[in-house]
Amino acid sequence: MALLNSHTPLFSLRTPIRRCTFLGRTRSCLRIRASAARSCAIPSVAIAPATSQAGLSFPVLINGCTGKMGRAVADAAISTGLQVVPITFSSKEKPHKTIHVGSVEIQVYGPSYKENVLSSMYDEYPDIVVIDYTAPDAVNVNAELYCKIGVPFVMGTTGGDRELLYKTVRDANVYAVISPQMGKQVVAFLAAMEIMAKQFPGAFSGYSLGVMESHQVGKKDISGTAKAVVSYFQKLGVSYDMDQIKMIRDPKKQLEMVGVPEEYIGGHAFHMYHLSSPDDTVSFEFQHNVCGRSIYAEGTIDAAIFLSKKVQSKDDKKIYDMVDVLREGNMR
Ligand SMILES: NC(=O)C1=CN([C@@H]2O[C@H](COP(=O)(O)OP(=O)(O)OC[C@H]3O[C@@H](n4cnc5c(N)ncnc54)[C@H](OP(=O)(O)O)[C@@H]3O)[C@@H](O)[C@H]2O)C=CC1
Ligand SMILES: O=C(O)C1=N[C@H](C(=O)O)C[C@H](O)C1
Repeated sequence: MALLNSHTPLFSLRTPIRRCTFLGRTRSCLRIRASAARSCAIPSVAIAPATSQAGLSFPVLINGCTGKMGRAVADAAISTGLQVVPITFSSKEKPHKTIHVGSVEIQVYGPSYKENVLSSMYDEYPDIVVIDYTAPDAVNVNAELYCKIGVPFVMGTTGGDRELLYKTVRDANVYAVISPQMGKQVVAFLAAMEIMAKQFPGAFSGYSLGVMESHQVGKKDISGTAKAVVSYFQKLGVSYDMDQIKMIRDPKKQLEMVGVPEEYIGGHAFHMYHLSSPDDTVSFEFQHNVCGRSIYAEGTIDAAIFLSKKVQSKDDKKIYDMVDVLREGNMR
């Protein structure tokens, strides 16, 4: 397969992201390439069957269960043996609406019930962990509610006002894991970028950067992960604005140009970062391409387990991230 060279326009139809099948795999592909010299009703808790995580069975309340990630996390929680609280929140009032996850019937509550329902749940199940996979415009309001009630939570939802999010949670002094990226292998890549940025600030001064991210059509915001990676490139000396990130949401382009397998058009996260030296003689390319959602669902369950242990051991009430989760031995 031809490598990108300095004359190749970034992310044009002629520069498809190499599919994961390049490495003989079709899922969760992380590629890093460097090249030089022109190469390139408040029901009670439903207890799911206990499985592999022996001894770990605390209640989780998953917000956004009618959505794709919420659903994937609910499935993963059940197969891990966690107790799934049969309640979830929605942006709309949907009286009597329920959804089924395994044998659990989950009641969907609209915004006007959120506070009462959540505080009753917390009273009844003081060891509960909330998991949020809702929408960018719900991030701040939901975090404010979790903080008001004081319930530990995992915030997987991206977007919203991130500075305000962190301030709200810091001021409230609650247990939280916040991360725009729950896929542990991708988190390890982000951690490596952070180390590089700390150890070699300015190493890529003068380099130009192109960033492309492709997600399912319903994704509203710019990839939070791409923004995190860009923030490290900025520390490495690259001049780049977040609004330069090229978002691809058109399924036709995703199939033909990006190379997303057809069965994953409805659920994928392909990211590509291309760096070129000022004279175009050196280029670097980083990619992480995820098909499906299991990588995030598994990481989210690890984050919830991590948080539950922090609460039980009365560790510091603070904001943790996925690197903290990996450091405590969850890179399995
Ligand atoms: N951290 C990570 O690793 C990952 C993060 N994400 C992020 O997770 C979020 C959700 O993604 P995805 O599941 O694909 O999105 P979906 O659109 O499929 O689902 C969103 C869900 O949130 C609910 N929702 C929307 N607004 C509100 C609200 N105001 N209050 C309560 N519930 C609400 C929706 O229900 P209804 O329509 O009934 O209101 C729906 O169930 C996105 O921000 C995405 O970027 C995704 C993958 C991985
Ligand atoms: O919405 C998604 O799907 C994803 N969102 C996260 C992000 O914005 O970084 C993580 C991953 O890209 C999938």
